[in-house]
Amino acid sequence: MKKNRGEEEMDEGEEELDEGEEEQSVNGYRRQKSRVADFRSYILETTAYPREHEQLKKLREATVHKYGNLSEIGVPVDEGLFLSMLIKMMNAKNTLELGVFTGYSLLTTALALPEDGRVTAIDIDKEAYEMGLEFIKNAGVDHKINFIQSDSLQALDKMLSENPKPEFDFAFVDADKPDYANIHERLMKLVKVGGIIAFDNTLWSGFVAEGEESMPDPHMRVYRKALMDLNKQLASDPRIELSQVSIGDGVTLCRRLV
Ligand SMILES: C[S@@+](CC[C@H](N)C(=O)[O-])C[C@H]1O[C@@H](n2cnc3c(N)ncnc32)[C@H](O)[C@@H]1O
Repeated sequence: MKKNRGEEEMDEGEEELDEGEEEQSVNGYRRQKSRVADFRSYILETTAYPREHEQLKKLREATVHKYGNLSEIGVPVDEGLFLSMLIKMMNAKNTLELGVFTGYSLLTTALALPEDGRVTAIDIDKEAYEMGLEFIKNAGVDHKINFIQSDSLQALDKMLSENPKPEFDFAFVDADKPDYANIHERLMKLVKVGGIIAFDNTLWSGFVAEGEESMPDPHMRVYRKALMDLNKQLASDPRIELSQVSIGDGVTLCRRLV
């Protein structure tokens, strides 16, 4: 009998479920999913929204107004607070962001950096960034941002050819998911030893832990596969210390060791 999480083979020691048990397990799984949604809402309402910077809130609302459901691709408020604390704890000064959209994570980063800090932000599209720029300027942190309109890999290759020395303390990767594995190799040269590369969306709404059939859209299946391959690749990479954090859509932190 097939398992809910879509594994074809049963692990040693697992028992087959009969029909009644399977139904119970499916219901249990749905309950589990709705509990996850409940506790995510709890975290947002109780801890995250009250601590959100005024301009981040305005940027988030303007993004929803302009982009509707697409606005959900921006990092959620609790993840923004997490990234902000991480950047401050590291005393990061020079950071990189791949995948800007309207700039929620970018404004978060710029606010967290010290006055003389700098974030290089790369996105293939400029229009969404320009929408968010008003809020970045209102927050008084636009001078910390160097925006480059480019494909991520092309921009990283250009940086490596111009100055192959590691220069970044922190990199946040939230652009095209199938490029993540190649981006990782470039960032292992551009982020300093001891610095952190953070990959966003590594849980892909939980679909990385489910069967492929749970994802009807072929495009989304390609993304799911790319993220599953990345997760395995990172887990076996001895050059990094690794922690996959279940916040937002999953953030994997890689600390460069060598
Ligand atoms: C998930 S959104 C980024 C969300 C953003 N971090 C935030 O908090 O609002 C992904 C962004 O990656 C950009 N993107 C997609 N493919 C790209 C590529 N190959 N190179 C650079 N940017 C890319 C898209 O234009 C989009 O703005």
